[in-house]
Amino acid sequence: MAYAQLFSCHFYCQDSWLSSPVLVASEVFRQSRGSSFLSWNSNTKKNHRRIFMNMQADRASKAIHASELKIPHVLTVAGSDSGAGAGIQADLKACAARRVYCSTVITAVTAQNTAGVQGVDVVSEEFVAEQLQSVLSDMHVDVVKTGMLPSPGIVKVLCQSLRKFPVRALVVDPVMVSTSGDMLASPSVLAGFREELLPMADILTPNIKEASVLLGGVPLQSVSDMRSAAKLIRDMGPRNVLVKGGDLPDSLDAIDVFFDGKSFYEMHSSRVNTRNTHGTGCTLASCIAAELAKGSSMLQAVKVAKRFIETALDYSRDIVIGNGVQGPFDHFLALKNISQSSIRQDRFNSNDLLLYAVTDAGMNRKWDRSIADAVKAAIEGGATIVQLREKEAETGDFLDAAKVCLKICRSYGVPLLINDRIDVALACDADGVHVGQSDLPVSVARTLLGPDKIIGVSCKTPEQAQQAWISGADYIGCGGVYPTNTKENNRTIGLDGLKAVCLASKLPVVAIGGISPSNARSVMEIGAPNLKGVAVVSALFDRECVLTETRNLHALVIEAAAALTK
Ligand SMILES: Nc1ncnc2c1ncn2[C@@H]1O[C@H](COP(=O)(O)OP(=O)(O)O)[C@@H](O)[C@H]1O
Ligand SMILES: Cc1ncc(COP(=O)(O)O)c(N)n1
Ligand SMILES: [Mg+2]
Repeated sequence: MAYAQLFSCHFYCQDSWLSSPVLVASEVFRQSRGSSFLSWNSNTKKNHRRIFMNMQADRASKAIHASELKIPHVLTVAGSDSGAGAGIQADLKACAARRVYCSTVITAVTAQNTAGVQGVDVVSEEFVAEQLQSVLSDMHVDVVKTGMLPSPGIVKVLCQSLRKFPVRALVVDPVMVSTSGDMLASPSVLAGFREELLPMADILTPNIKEASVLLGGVPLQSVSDMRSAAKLIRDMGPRNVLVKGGDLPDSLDAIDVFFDGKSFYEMHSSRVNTRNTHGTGCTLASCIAAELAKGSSMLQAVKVAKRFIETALDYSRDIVIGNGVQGPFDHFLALKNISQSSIRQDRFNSNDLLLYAVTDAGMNRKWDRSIADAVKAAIEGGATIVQLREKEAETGDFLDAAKVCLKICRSYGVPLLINDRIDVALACDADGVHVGQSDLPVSVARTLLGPDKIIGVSCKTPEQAQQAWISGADYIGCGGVYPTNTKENNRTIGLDGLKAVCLASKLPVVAIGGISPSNARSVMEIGAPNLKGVAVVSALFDRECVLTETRNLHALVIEAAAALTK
């Protein structure tokens, strides 16, 4: 089980020799040479040889394919935390965030929240053994990570299972007392730890309290104490030791000490000022396990895990879950903005296309107004969706403008889309993007942005409209309906072109190009039910008063839309 053996044993563990593409190729080569030697002058034998080689090649290609499809797999053996900050729930989230599959053997069920642990129900050792057997006899597990092991019997059955089903690495987080001070393991597990589990571990990750307990109660108060502890604990058998300093008093940085038997490494990260540190220990150990499962070296795995914790804590520093002293954090870096963006009930409501304001930096400069003032005035005048279009801006300036506009749009519950720049949309968490036919394809935008963001695409033809639907767009911007000077060399398709696109489209459509109060009614009246509104640049922004212009156009399109539904 020594971690140093990991790479040498990698090719023949559990999956038979076929799991290695290298071995498969060389084996096919060896066997085919052997068979050619036996049958060089016989036609029948030549045919047999060909069939045999084809079979081997087929087998080899299937094996290569299977090994490509193999997903790194961590099994966590730990307790459930009903508040989902620590334990099994943290392990699942950490592995998912690190893109590793995680199976679970539950050793205890805790009634737990941000105030502490209210109750513990220990699972019987027989049933822990049954879970271990179910997972390990069926699935290929790369790395086992342990957390709460509440009874000596559970430690024993775990060690038995690990001997029966050896894995590439074992990460032991010796959970004993929760940060809230509640006991999570009986002191009698210590003997089992020392005698059986620790000598099997590739890494042990005690916090300073746990390191102190393992050493019979000596207090740890400094980084130098952590170093001494790491050395003494390594003598108990684990190949590597990481003494975690999250709770080290008076330290500005969050410092962990790693010892591999030869060298010490001090892992520093900034100490994030937050109450949301519940589950950091479980997450750190799971991340280490996940990186090992992907094939990282131990030191690299620890570094990646430490950086992951720092990033997640920093992102989550202000989120509020629960009323207690220690909250959970967000492994997916996704929760912080939810309360704001949930102003919009649905991801995309096609009625939002009714009056679609597209900004233009040049026009704002000409009329000496800021982008913030322009967007605010358009929304107050009735714009139902805003697209930020900054063709000339530097990336940093574009992002700054997007952040300002997003704040305004969110405060009114109006979606903000970014023209073309998916990176900018991602960086500011805008509601979506609008792309042209020569920008990144819609399918790529969808992959990058995920299912929850709005994607619009410009289309001039029925074929493009069909493709937009297939690729996962939410709406189509169709034009130029009339000649316009906001876009060079833009072919005008007229009302007939607009109608053809609407008829061919399964998606809602917004018309664009030279639309103003003088022609908006004719556009809305083409008689296509999926034409949901008009998109406008100059008629709103190349005017002295954006508010007035938007109000007028809004009144007009509302009237036209109402007339159509009669
Ligand atoms: N406030 C913090 N800022 C940055 N890192 C932290 C913070 N608190 C804990 N950590 C890190 O989280 C990991 C878990 O540490 P610790 O809290 O000591 O363990 P446990 O959760 O097992 O008590 C360590 O890498 C530690 O340095
Ligand atoms: C089920 C379970 N496992 C582990 C911990 C330790 O986590 P922490 O040290 O962050 O309280 C916990 N509180 N609950
Ligand atoms: Mg902690």
